Amino acid sequence: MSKVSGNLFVIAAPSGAGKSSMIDALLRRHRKGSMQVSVSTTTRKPRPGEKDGEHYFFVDEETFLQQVDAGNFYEHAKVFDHYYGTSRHVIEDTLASGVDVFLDIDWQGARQVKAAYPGVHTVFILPPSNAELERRLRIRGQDSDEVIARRMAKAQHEMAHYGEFGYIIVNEVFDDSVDQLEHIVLSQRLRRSKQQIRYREILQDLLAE
Ligand SMILES: Nc1ncnc2c1ncn2[C@@H]1O[C@H](COP(=O)(O)OP(=O)(O)OP(=O)(O)O)[C@@H](O)[C@H]1O
Ligand SMILES: Nc1nc2c(ncn2[C@@H]2O[C@H](COP(=O)(O)O)[C@@H](O)[C@H]2O)c(=O)[nH]1
Repeated sequence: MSKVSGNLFVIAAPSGAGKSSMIDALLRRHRKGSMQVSVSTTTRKPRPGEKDGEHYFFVDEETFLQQVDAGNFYEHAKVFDHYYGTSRHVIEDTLASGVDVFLDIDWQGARQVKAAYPGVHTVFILPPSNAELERRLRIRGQDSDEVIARRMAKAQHEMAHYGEFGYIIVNEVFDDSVDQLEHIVLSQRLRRSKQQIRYREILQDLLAE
């Protein structure tokens, strides 16, 4: 029988709510390669310290649109005036190898993934308050005042989509939020393994007759 495929998780939030930090912390707890975050392609310029191929694949707009035409993206969207997209083959190959995959994407991308992959698990991360969201964008220290103002202005619109997600986590105390995310991921993994064992038992019975 074929290997159990990995679970796909979409993690969305307004910019600065803490989703990338939470995913990083969860991956550090599970270093054995059982879960992985998908590296998106973007036309945004790298922030200080961001590495091509590690945080994003940084490309120009022409290259991005060629990749759209070639059907290379599982989903793509324009967020804050830049294009972002999730590589199709990475998702398909990684899930097929039994590894859980996280997509750190916006609500538009989440909608596309839900339509293409109904088995996806979707999680929305909320900040405890607007003031704390702005504080986090500032302490991250990687965006100009203008960029922060635009991200805050867009946050309301992003948060209005929370009802489209299967799980909500309010990221107040960081470690508690990572615990909640871990619980969601591990319980879905257990569920899938149990399902697979049950299928095996049924098939063994059926084929033995
Ligand atoms: N629970 C928390 N308490 C305090 N600070 C936090 C918490 N969670 C995250 N942060 C901090 O908030 C800042 C923004 O977090 P992060 O970059 O993970 O946000 P994000 O949602 O991934 O944003 P973007 O969508 O722009 O990539 C970081 O400096 C991070 O360390
Ligand atoms: N639809 C997609 N959204 C994406 C993707 N990669 C990142 N994002 C979202 O963009 C904003 C801004 O990210 P930043 O790194 O510039 O701060 C954030 O909400 C990300 O989740 C993607 O491939 N598709």
